[in-house]
Amino acid sequence: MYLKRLSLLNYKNFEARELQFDAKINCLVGPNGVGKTNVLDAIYHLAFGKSYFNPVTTQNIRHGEEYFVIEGSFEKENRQETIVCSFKKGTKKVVKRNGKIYDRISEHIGQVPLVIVSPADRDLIVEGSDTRRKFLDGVISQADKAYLQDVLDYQQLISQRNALLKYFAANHTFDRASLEVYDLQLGPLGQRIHARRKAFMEAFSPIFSAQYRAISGGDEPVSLRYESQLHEAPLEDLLKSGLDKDRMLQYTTQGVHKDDLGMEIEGHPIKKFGSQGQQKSFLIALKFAQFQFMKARLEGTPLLLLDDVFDKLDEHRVAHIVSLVNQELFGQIFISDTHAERTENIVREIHQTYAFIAL
Ligand SMILES: Nc1ncnc2c1ncn2[C@@H]1O[C@H](COP(=O)(O)OP(=O)(O)OP(=O)(O)O)[C@@H](O)[C@H]1O
Repeated sequence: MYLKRLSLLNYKNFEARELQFDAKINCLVGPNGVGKTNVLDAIYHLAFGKSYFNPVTTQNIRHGEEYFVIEGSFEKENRQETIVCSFKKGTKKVVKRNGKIYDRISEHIGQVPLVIVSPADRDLIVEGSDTRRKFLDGVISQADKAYLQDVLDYQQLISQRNALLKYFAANHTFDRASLEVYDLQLGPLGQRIHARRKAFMEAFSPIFSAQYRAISGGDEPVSLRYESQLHEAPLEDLLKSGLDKDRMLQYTTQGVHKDDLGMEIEGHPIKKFGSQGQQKSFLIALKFAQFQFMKARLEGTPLLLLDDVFDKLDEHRVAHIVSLVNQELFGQIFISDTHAERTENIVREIHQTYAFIAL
C-alpha cells in the first residue's frame, strides 16, 4: 500500500494544498516552520484518526478557520482507496474509507499500517513509564485486538478499585469483600497481560538489539528489558500484600499498570548516560524494530515517516541507516529535512525511485 496523493484543507499552516508522492521515497524539504512535520502528521492522521504531535484536535485546524479536511488516495494491490479525515469545531471527528463513515475510529486502525520516527519520540526515554507502556501496548495490540481489550478492561477495574480506596479513606470505613470483587477480576487479567508482554518482549528485544547494532556499527551494547512486579509474584498475591499500603496511599500500588521498559546503554540508564546521538539511535532502532515486527505480522508493508531523523547523527550512523533503508524491508518512505543538499546526497545512495517536494 502506498499514498499517491494528499490533499489538505485548513490543516495547521496549510490553507489548501495538494501533494503527489512517489511509491518509494519522498523527501519533504524546506526551512524551519514551513510545514514539513505537519504533512507527516496529516499522513499519520489518515492512519490513526488523530495527530501524533497535538492531541487537541481543534488546535490542528488552521488558525481562524472552523474545520479541516485531510484526504489521501492510496494504491493498494492495484486498487484505489480513499481515506478522508475531517473535523469541524463543535462536532465529532469523521473518518471515511471509500465513502463509508466509521462508527468508531478505532475500527479504522490497522487499515494503513504506519511507523513514525520523530524527535518527539524522546518522550519514550525522558518521560514517565506510562509513555513506554503506551508504546508497548500500541505495538502488541496492532496484531492482537484481544490484548487491547484486556488492557482497557484492566485500566477500568484499576480506576474503580482506586475510587473505592478513596471512598474508604474519605468515609473512615473499610469493606474487604467489596475490594475483593475487583481483585478477583484483576488477578487473571493482570496475569494474561503480563504473559503477553513478556512473550512479546522476548521476541522484540533481540530484533531491537540487532537494529541498534546495525545503526551504531556495533559500537556499544544496549538493552531493552521488561520490568514488572509480576516477575516476582502473581498479581493476586501482590494485591493482598500491598493492601495496607494501598489503603494508606488511596490507590493500587502493585500491578501491570506499574510495568516499565528498562532502557540501558553499556549497563547504565540511557536517559542519564546516553549521548544525544546514542539516544536518537536507540529510538530509531526501537521504531525500526517495531516496523520489522509489524511487517511480519500484518498484511502489507507499513508506511515509514522519518521526521528530521538525520540531525545529530554522525556520518557513519547516517550511512548505516541508509543501508538499512536500502533493504527490501521498507516500502514507501517519507523523509523531512531542512538540508535539501544533505537529503539529496543521502537519497542518491538509496537505490530507489524518489520525489523531492519543496515546501
Ligand atoms: N493550527 C495552526 N494554524 C496555523 N498554523 C499552524 C497551526 N499549527 C501549527 N502551525 C504552524 O506550522 C508551522 C510549523 O510547521 P512544522 O512543524 O510542520 O514545520 P517544519 O517544516 O517541520 O519545521 P522544522 O524544520 O522546524 O521542524 C509553524 O509555523 C506553526 O505556526
